[in-house]
Amino acid sequence: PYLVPVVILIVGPATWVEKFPEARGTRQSPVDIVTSRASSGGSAPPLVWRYSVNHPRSVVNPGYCWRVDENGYDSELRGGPLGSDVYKLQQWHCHWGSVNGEGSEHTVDGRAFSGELHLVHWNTSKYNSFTEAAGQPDGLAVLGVLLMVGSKHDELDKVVRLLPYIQHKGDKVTFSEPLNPANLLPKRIAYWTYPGSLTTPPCTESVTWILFKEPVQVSAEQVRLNLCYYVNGKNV
Ligand SMILES: NCCOCCOCCNC(=O)c1ccc(S(N)(=O)=O)cc1
Ligand SMILES: [Zn+2]
Repeated sequence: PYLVPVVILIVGPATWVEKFPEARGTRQSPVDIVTSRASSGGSAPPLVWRYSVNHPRSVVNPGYCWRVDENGYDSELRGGPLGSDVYKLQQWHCHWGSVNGEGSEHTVDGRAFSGELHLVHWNTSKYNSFTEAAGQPDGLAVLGVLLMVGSKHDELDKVVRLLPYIQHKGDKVTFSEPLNPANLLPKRIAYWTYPGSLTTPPCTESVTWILFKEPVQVSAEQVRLNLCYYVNGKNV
């Protein structure tokens, strides 16, 4: 009989539990949204947000995809599932796949999208810093926007066009072109919401997820640019 070489890869989410015990929890993200099992919104108050537009922002290559830091400038997210607390935008970033059409973290009825944008907010009513809030069950609220290939996204392009300048992990470029994060959200603001976690280590169960139902369109070129520069943080 011949020996079949069995190599078990010891990388990726399956091993995160070894280093990050929180990843073994009961409210881990991302999840597959089974639309038939979602309850109707009931009488939740409307979700409202306000972002500042004219302030310097920095785009960073954190080693996966890219991240835009809001540098503490004022903003507010409240209502919906957030009770009476007011949340503030800390940063926003994206997740793209290495193969087009498979980049999103959340899936809807088993379907993945080309990418997913996350706008990360923290509870300023209860906590004094993002880091503190990130460790609390009601500390963070992340708006998730599903991205699909279609027409070019002009607001997102203000970031995509800077990617050639942050090709290496740790690179950062600051820009002051006016940008309204509200323009990254879909027109129709129906959403699914559930209590979950950070989707990357330490996978802390501190996120109220708010995932918009309507995908937002980005051009194939914008996806290619992201794929070219950010395939899981590696420069290709
Ligand atoms: N155990 C104390 C709490 O520590 C958590 C701090 O984590 C800081 C680094 N990670 C993040 O800020 C972070 C933010 C958002 C997302 S995601 N993809 O879920 O939106 C994933 C990760
Ligand atoms: Zn994310």
